Amino acid sequence: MSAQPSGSGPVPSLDLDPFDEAFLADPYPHHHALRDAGPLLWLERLQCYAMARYDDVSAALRDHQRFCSGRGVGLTDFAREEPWRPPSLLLEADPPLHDRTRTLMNRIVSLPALRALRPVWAERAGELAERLVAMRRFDAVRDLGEVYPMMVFPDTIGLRREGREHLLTYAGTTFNAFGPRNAVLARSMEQAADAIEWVAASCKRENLSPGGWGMAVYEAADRGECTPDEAERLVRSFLSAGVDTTVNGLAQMMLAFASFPGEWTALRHRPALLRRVLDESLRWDGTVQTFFRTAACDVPVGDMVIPEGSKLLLFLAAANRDPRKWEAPDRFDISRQTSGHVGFGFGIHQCLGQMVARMEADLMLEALLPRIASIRLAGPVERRINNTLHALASVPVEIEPA
Ligand SMILES: CCOc1cccc(C(=O)O)c1
Repeated sequence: MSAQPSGSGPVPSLDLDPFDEAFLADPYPHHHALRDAGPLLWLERLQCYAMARYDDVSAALRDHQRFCSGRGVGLTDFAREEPWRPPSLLLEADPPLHDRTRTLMNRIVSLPALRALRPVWAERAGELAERLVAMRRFDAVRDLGEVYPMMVFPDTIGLRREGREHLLTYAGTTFNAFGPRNAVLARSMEQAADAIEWVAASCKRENLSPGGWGMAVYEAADRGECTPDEAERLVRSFLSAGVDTTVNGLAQMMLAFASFPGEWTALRHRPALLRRVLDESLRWDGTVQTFFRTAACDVPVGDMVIPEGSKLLLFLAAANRDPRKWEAPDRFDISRQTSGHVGFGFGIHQCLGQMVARMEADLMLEALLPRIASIRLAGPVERRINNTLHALASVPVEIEPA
């Protein structure tokens, strides 16, 4: 095993593998050692640097010049190895390209666009809430997390109806691909061939409905804001980031309430707190746990240096439970001031779809809150192992109707 690059100074070296399946299943106990080891760490097994404290992670996310995304936001350095798919023009792009593509997408995923969708999304949430309350016992993954986003998002993009089940498989593979070439990624890639093909075809103009966000990207291309090829790849971003994240985000939010039943009671007494719930849920247990950056130059950190070209693993979820930043960080507390959490990232790459995610969560909560007096866990929680997502396979809950 080669030692860390010389000249980086006294960087503490850790032997742990954050993509080991036991770590991925339950990362939080391991985060203490990562945060306590110092502001900058060397992970011997991955041959990369790492940060886990809030101040260092948030600063690195804001510093997109020195910690760039264009060389990939996974372990693969695009300057040295071919990416598994053409890089994202948002997530894996730096300014000035990123400025143009993000401006284009911000105009589509806009507040007026969300306001126009709200009545239909609210109606779908009400229909689903009725069904869930009547069931008394349901699975927050299979009956809620994997259902509600699929009732609203694919139609908003304008996707064809047949084959939509491929969306979850594809997104899971995308997030696995940010990690190392381990067994988790190999398994995912084996199962993804059909999904990769379906997504590629679904991003083509002829397979997108007029009026959807996908077609809106091609209309931007007609106005010269991007090329048709770029439009196809930007539509792919919607499908990569817009499903698996909200599926797990919603399920995780229900798991948070089932784990802290008093918070549901608190929300019923103070419904105004509803609009903070998703943010606190993502702070407490982030759907997206980590992302990499690449040092675009030698970056000094205290008396240490991250040499140019090094990969830096940012533990977003560890930063969101850093006791140096958060009071009682392990508590899910809906009255907490959550501003500054890095569950949606930070800086120029902060999540394009965060208002979409918040609207999905708000509408589901508005539909469930008056109908449910209490929520409790009704069986074991099952996780879906992923290199980047803290994903869920099953969260059985029992509710007491209001
Ligand atoms: C939540 C991070 O956002 C992502 C994740 C995966 C792919 C993409 C993309 O832009 O293709 C974006």
